[in-house]
Amino acid sequence: MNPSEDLIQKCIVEGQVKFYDYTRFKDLELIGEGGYGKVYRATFKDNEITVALKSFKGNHITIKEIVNELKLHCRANMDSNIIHIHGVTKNEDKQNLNFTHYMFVLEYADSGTLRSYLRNNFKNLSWHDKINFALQIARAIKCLHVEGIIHCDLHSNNILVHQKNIKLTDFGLSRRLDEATNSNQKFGGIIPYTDPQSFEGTRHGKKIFKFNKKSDIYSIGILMWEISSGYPPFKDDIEPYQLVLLAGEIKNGRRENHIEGTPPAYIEIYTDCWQYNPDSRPDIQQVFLRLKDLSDNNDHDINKIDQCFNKLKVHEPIHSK
Ligand SMILES: Nc1ncnc2c1ncn2[C@@H]1O[C@H](COP(=O)(O)OP(=O)(O)OP(=O)(O)O)[C@@H](O)[C@H]1O
Repeated sequence: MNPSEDLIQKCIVEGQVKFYDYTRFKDLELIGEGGYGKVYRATFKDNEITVALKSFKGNHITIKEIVNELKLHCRANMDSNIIHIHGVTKNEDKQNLNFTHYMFVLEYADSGTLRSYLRNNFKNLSWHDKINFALQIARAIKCLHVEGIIHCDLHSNNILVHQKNIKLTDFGLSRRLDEATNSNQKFGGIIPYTDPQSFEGTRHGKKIFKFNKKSDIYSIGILMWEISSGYPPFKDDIEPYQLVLLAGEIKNGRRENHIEGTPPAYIEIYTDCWQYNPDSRPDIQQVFLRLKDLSDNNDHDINKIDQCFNKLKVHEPIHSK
């Protein structure tokens, strides 16, 4: 057994994570591939439940990070807006004795990522649905922050949708793996969601910024805007050659334009979240309560906005404050 497997084995032995024999799964079908492995849809034979099996490739360092995140994921396993981790399994290829592959056994989300969901379903979403998505993201992050976990990598491809409900996934994992693998390409796509405080330079050769809870709040602001528009922020500016420029502009205050028809209270929440100064951003409890208030008490107003915009069916940008 190699040292990486040792670490995972230790988690299993210590009861931190449940182990499922690989033979208990059937009908594996590849459904996605991320920076560090493949994702399969599979059926758990015992009860015919559909699950997602997520494999990992990587060296000892990345496996160490995966084990840390595995422990974090197990700690935040109680919230219905966070993908549930059932445990781990191990695919042992009998033909190739060098090949052993641990996989996470995860709750399966049936509607893809939030980004693809918005792309395919935006026209049919009411403001009530959109506020509910934002509220569910806030609820998931609230659960992490209460546990002392910072996601650090919130964007619409790390959020899944299941039966019109938000399912947060990959918390903290991708960012740490990116650092370990030095992948700048993926970082490009997430620049618009990243706390612009992190774009500050280095002092005495050291990066002075540390991601913190307010960094997640910044990302929630951007995600709320994306939910209001149906498409990712600065989608035309994320070519590699534009990235440095874009990061500088965001640091200097550039933000997306508001979408016409967005409830003013919703705009107020996300503009507070995407403030440059972290002290001016609300904490997650405040974001959650403000969204809950909007969802609970403003049904009437929101319905009026929905009716009005369903007639017009326009989503033109208007200028930011
Ligand atoms: N629990 C799940 N249920 C359903 N589909 C999933 C699940 N987890 C991942 N997927 C699908 O697999 C794809 C790849 O997921 P994965 O988390 O490996 O990569 P990523 O988030 O795109 O990239 P990275 O992990 O490098 O940040 C996702 O885009 C999603 O479509």
